[in-house]
Amino acid sequence: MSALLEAHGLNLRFGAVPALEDVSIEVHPGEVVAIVGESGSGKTTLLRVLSGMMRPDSGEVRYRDPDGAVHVIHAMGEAALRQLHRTDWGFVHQNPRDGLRMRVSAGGNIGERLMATGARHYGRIRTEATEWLRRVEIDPERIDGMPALFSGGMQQRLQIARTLVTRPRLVFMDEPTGGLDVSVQARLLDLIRALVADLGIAVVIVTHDIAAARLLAHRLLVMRRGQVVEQGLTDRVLDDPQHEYTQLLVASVLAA
Ligand SMILES: Nc1ncnc2c1ncn2[C@@H]1O[C@H](COP(=O)(O)OP(=O)(O)OP(=O)(O)O)[C@@H](O)[C@H]1O
Repeated sequence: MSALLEAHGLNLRFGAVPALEDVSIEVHPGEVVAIVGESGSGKTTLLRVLSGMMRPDSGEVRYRDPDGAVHVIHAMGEAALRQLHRTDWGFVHQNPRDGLRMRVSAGGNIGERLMATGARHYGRIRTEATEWLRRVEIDPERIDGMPALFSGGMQQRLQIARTLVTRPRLVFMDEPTGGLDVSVQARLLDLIRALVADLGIAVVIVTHDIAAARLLAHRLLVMRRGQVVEQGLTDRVLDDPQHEYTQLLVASVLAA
């Protein structure tokens, strides 16, 4: 297996609703893959299954660790999966409150994740937290401030700093700019793009924003009613969509 993450034949139903139907995906090191599609098409469900947060009815997700060992995600114990999420992996939630500890300071949020990967030296942790606040354009003077007092955009940038500080190999992002003002979204997208490229992180990002997908992703996966109807290089899919649904999706963005 040369991919970092590989899923084959994923199926998952919620009662009569097929949320995932025979979905397969590969993510290579340093690659940004966007999952796009209309509301209810199964994007979030796919992200949750890939990240081990939800179990599929059938199909398999495999991850290759830095030593080359391959792990079947849904066969891993809870502790091992939690450890993976704390170290090699990251998850950026749409709502920063789901990814931050709101009663812990901004610096503490970043430091906590560093400590999970073995950092112990207080001075070095604080220096690194300061550096990361700067990288995500938060005034380092706010290091002891509580995230609850930050704006939505700042909270999201803090969540990104907390996630990326350990330089994970793979980050899952669920509509990271959703719920923010358009001007704030653009700035955040630029920041994510720069950080991800700089660190060479692989990303699986869910978005219904085609412009965001074009800006960030190397590859696109278009979902409709639980199925992947088209996938390929971002420019190819958006400039020359093959599936009727993708054509509609692209046309609706151009018309907006
Ligand atoms: N826990 C659940 N119980 C029952 N049905 C669910 C559950 N989670 C998702 N669904 C259904 O599965 C389908 C896929 O949902 P999912 O949230 O993955 O879509 P999505 O593409 O992420 O949508 P959105 O862009 O609105 O977040 C939808 O029909 C949804 O109603």
